Amino acid sequence: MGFDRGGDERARDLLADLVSDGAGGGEGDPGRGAPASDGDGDPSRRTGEDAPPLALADLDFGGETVAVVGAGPSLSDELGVVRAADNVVAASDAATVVRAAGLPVDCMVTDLDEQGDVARELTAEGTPVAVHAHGDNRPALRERVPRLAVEWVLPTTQAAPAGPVVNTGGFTDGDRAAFLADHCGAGELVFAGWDFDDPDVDPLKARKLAWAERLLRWLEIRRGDRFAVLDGRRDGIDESALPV
Ligand SMILES: Nc1ncnc2c1ncn2[C@@H]1O[C@H](COP(=O)(O)OP(=O)(O)OP(=O)(O)O)[C@@H](O)[C@H]1O
Ligand SMILES: Nc1nc2c(c(=O)[nH]1)N=C(CO)CN2
Repeated sequence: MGFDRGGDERARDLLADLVSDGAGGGEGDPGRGAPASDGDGDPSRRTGEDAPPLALADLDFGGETVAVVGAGPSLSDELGVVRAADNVVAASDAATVVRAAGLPVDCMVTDLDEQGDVARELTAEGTPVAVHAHGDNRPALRERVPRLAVEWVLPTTQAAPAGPVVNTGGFTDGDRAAFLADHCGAGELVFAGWDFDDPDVDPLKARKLAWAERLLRWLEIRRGDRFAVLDGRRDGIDESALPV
């Protein structure tokens, strides 16, 4: 996409600072929420003003089915896929749609450009939110991270990991959600709310969606899997930039 690596690294370091300040803005219930949220064997770690952010070991999908939910227009018709899954990882605005349908979100993945306040609400309820730092969201990080309950924030980067900030792969919120679920022991990955050919997105978003599609193709190859969301599309995917 031509984004500047230095900007991504500065954003990563900013996010590391923000989650290490003991900011803990919310009122998370340390006993509820995430799969294996007490995966370090010490649930008390999730309490208190100076609680650390989440680490990857705190998230474990235990081989269960994970719905990776995008915010495309098809989502309202595909909520049955979400309902049937053991776990729901929602990308950005998809979290709002899932909750409005009365369905639980087990983890949200976001670069904090969503419309509402769902990231704050989720961390306040004790649900993990993977907050992504990149070169173009530093103002949003500064404004919004201090309002989150930091003990439910998993900080992520697309640069090299540093301190508490991890990189499990992916680019857009949606494909990063799939890579995170894969990294954290998901069994089957199912997809809802994915519209790669959405005519209503602007050209920048269309380019981002093309990368999301390529990266999901890479992930399915790595897993020895076939994601239904890519059926009928594989011949049109440019794999030349993928390390397969
Ligand atoms: N037609 C679509 N429009 C928007 N998002 C889609 C679409 N199809 C799939 N998605 C996935 O849903 C995710 C969440 O969508 P949303 O519109 O909330 O994106 P966003 O917050 O702008 O995401 P990003 O910052 O990653 O581009 C996207 O990151 C993308 O991976
Ligand atoms: N530097 C930079 N990185 C990103 C950006 C972006 O706009 N700028 N958008 C993303 C998904 O929307 C993911 N990563």
